[in-house]
Amino acid sequence: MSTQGKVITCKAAVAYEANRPLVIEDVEVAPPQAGEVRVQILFTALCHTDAYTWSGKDPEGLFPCILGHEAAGIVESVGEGVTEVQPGDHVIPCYQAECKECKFCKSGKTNLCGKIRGATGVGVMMNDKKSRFSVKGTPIYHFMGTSTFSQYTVVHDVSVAKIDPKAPLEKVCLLGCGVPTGLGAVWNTAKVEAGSNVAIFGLGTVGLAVAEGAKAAGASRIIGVDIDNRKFDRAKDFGVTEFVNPKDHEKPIQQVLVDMTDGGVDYSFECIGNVSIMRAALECCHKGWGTSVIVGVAASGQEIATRPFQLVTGRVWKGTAFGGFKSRSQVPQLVDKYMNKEIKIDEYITHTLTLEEINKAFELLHGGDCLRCVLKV
Ligand SMILES: NC(=O)C1=CN([C@@H]2O[C@H](COP(=O)(O)OP(=O)(O)OC[C@H]3O[C@@H](n4cnc5c(N)ncnc54)[C@H](OP(=O)(O)O)[C@@H]3O)[C@@H](O)[C@H]2O)C=CC1
Ligand SMILES: N[C@@H](CCC(=O)N[C@@H](CSC=O)C(=O)NCC(=O)O)C(=O)O
Ligand SMILES: [Zn+2]
Ligand SMILES: [Zn+2]
Repeated sequence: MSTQGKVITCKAAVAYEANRPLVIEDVEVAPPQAGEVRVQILFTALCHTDAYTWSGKDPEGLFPCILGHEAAGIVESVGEGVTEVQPGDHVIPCYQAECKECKFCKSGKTNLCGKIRGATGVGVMMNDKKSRFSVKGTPIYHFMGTSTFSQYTVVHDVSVAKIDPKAPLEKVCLLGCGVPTGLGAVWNTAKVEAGSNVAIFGLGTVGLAVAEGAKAAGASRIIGVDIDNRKFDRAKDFGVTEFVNPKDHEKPIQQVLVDMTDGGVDYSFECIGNVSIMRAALECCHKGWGTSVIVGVAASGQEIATRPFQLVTGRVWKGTAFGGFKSRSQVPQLVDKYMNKEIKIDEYITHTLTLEEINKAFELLHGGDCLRCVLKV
């Protein structure tokens, strides 16, 4: 029996309060309105940004909400006026939208899209500024315009990328966030050239994807910086050529890197979300041209600092969101790259669990062993 136009009751993990275990609930998911798409989520992974918002440190964090933004699924139904996807299409929800019409999308200078960002930042849909989720009549906020910790979700049509139906959804769900972010930070934001020296702070999924991207770009030295020595063995498989643990040194880590590289690295990437490390990442860059890219997300109230002299003398500070990739146009291309074995995905998946086990998955995220945990929804 078709569910089109009807409310669907399904399981979802609801975050009622910061830091309180998520609750698996029967959630009512309203049909998609004009310009919206209802998606059956089959697989979702956890990213550290989910943990960040759950921790209560995200200024845009709203509760109760349904978290999750790294997923893959199948379109169940579409609202009026939706032309680019139809029921049965395999899709990846994209927290970074791409409308192709707003001034951001048309600028050619950024992947940020302005069309629906105002609504996704306050946990609702653009049409009526309301949520499509409820539990016993109580609205539950959306998160990042995706809310993938649910068997069904509703997203804006500008936030959904149609992909090759042959692609394994249990793998390509990772192309919703962490892997593209790291690859794109190198290829789109920094534009690392062959022969460059690169430093990566934080060897989680995002940092390792930076390493993979830097290796593909032909970087000659890829220096991984992490506080856990056990990270190096795994990092070598992603392209890291040298490892530095700040705890093994008395000097500040930026000085250690400057000494190792004849004046500093050409490119550095902060993949942790720690503002002191962001400073170190800038200051380990070479005078005159070194570029540092902030990838990590820092908590509300945190600010970055350095001596302006660092910039006066030619270092460049940048940031990246979703690695600069234009989501609807380029996520399908990344899926094709995976299918052609040009980029890794499987190697980032260290754990697989079910949606019911989501609290265990969040615990795993805080142990050094877990890169991505994929949940069967
Ligand atoms: N800009 C964007 O578009 C995106 C940003 N992000 C952000 O990127 C960051 C990384 O995400 P993800 O890879 O999932 O997170 P992870 O937590 O898996 O990676 C961070 C790594 O840094 C290590 N680390 C922690 N403190 C230090 C330190 N002081 N020095 C060196 N290493 C340290 C962690 O070790 P341990 O595990 O032992 O703590 C971990 O290995 C997060 O802030 C996330 O929110 C994510 C996706 C997109
Ligand atoms: N609400 C957060 C925003 C944190 C943030 O910067 N998010 C990244 C994606 S992180 C994915 O895992 C991003 O793309 N930002 C651009 C955007 O428009 O949100 C906060 O305020 O800290
Ligand atoms: Zn993420
Ligand atoms: Zn746009």
